[in-house]
Amino acid sequence: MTSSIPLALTIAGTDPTGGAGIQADLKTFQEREVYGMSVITSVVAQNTLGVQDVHHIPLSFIEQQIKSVFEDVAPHAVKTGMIATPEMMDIIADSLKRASLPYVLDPVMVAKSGHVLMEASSQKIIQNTLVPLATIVTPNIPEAEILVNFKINNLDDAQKAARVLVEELGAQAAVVKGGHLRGEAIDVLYHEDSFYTFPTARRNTKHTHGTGCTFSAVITAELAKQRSIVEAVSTAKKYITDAIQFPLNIGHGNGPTNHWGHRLKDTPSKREENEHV
Ligand SMILES: Nc1ncnc2c1ncn2[C@@H]1O[C@H](COP(=O)(O)OP(=O)(O)OP(=O)(O)O)[C@@H](O)[C@H]1O
Ligand SMILES: Cc1ncc(COP(=O)(O)O)c(N)n1
Repeated sequence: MTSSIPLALTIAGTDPTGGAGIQADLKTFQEREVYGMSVITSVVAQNTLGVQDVHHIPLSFIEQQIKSVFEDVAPHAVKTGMIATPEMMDIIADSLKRASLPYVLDPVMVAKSGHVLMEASSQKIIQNTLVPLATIVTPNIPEAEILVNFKINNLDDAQKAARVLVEELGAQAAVVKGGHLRGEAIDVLYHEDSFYTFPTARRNTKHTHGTGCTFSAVITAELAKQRSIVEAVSTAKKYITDAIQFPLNIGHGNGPTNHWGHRLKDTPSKREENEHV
């Protein structure tokens, strides 16, 4: 049965403290009023201080989870986050080819804490198997540098990288996120021969754990609602800016963003409280 409710699926790793990975994706889907579903690739013991351990789910079990979802509740859009090994990439690519639906690829490679979440041997595989299937690929600067094989030092380089991801590596669209550059936090989208830039003031905060997961989850939710790519990225940028703007101050390290931040921006007392942080 096809549902009129927008349905989104995330295929990714976990964060038991709820700031990144599957947990961030599901919170984001809910806030965007999209029914969220999840397939787990790796269970990650992590918190705001870093990654303590990782347990990969066996391949056949990842495959079975995907099958269980698609046999019953076919999503309208899917995203992938942490996919640690080339073998996982292959089976996920096969499932995506069969499903043929909007696909958001967040090429998660290294956690902000520095822990490697994707084996080095997967980096070439992701380029050849998953990037060409992506409706949109959403790398941060270090991930984009690995995918396009040149350094990104400024906005021009980020634009060049976004274009290479589309024209040479085969994604339909690419947004290179500017969280790791200096100055304003500017994201660069390349889609259908045009560039779009999404700037915001950079907020001086350590609470940015899971920003990339949250950003790509919004894009997925909006594509599930059949919004255009440009609209989806624009909504994602506004949502993540609000999520960073109203920090929760949770944990002893780099804390999570506030997934209900967008609901607080119209609350004057909350806005003032956070204006000078
Ligand atoms: N300090 C900041 N102030 C404002 N916006 C930010 C800041 N840091 C990141 N962003 C925005 O958050 C989004 C995610 O960007 P970022 O480059 O941090 O992704 P990421 O490194 O993949 O995130 P993560 O690995 O934590 O999931 C982008 O829209 C970026 O512009
Ligand atoms: C399961 C999973 N997926 C993605 C990230 C990246 O988020 P961050 O770079 O903020 O640590 C993470 N830490 N864990």
